[in-house]
Amino acid sequence: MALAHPAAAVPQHRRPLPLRVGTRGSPLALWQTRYFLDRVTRFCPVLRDAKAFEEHAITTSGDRIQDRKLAEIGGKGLFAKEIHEALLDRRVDFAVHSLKDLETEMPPGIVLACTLTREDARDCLLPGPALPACDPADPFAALPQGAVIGTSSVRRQSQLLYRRPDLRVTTFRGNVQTRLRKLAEGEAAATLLALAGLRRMELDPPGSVAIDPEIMVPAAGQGIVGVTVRADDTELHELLAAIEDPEARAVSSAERALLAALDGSCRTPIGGHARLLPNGRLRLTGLVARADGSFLLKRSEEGSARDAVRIGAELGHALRRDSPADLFA
Ligand SMILES: NCc1[nH]cc(CCC(=O)O)c1CC(=O)O
Repeated sequence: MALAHPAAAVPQHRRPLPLRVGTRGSPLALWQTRYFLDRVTRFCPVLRDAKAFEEHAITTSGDRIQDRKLAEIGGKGLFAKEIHEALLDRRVDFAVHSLKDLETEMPPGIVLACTLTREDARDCLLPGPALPACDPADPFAALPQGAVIGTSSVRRQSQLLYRRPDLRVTTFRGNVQTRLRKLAEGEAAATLLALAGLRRMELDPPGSVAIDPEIMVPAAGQGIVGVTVRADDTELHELLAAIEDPEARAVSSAERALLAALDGSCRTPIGGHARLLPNGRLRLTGLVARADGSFLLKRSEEGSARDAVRIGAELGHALRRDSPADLFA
């Protein structure tokens, strides 16, 4: 790994406590916030006091609307809007996000100050109680002809239907626990979830398998926790630099640059997954598809990890150029 960790000096801390941290209120979001606080207190001993932080759970539009696909209601910005507002109104000092739910362009005055170490980026196939366990070598083989799969992600849906056009898809929303309950109650034969969320919730549903990222390209930023602050808040910037993971920054920069260059309507299934190779290089796979699986374009690009943004932008533009224009209308 060629990228050096920037945490040379332990940052000082000067401002009044507690620092207020904004988060969504779901069990996964709260877990991620505690994970972040654990990291930050290790690097900044002054903040180790239990009263140094105050959690502010914020309900977002994305949390309120539960019955429709994200793509129909306006996409990922919906999980962050109210949290950005709280930051800009100075009701919180920083905010913790699942990076994949964070739009690529931050609103004016807000910056993505820190990306934490990535959890496994892969998606996972979870069979319901009526199905046999999935085979890691051929995860979709366990799904009977015509089976109904629960997901609200056009990205997962398109890649599944591309390989198995016989399957049908039903909208599955809600937090991880809600979706597992729907699966247990037989609302679908199987579902797809991010492995990162399951791991963090210490869930290991029977028969579930992680899917090779070349078969099911994950979402840009999947498995990474990102922290935003006000752009002018140099003190918190400095503090967060100490817990930044340069590897997570490199891969997510490539993935998010890809996403930004594609600039799909949020209805366009887009995947992006980068990894670092041993020699300081970065390999990015990008995907564009039609939600019904009738079109799928996947391509990879490799280059120096220092050029992560350029690699992402170039691959994004190439995928866009070679896809049907109506996908980006
Ligand atoms: N859109 C919901 C969401 N946002 C982040 C995660 C999982 C954790 C992560 O990707 O970091 C999930 C659940 C899922 O997609 O299964």
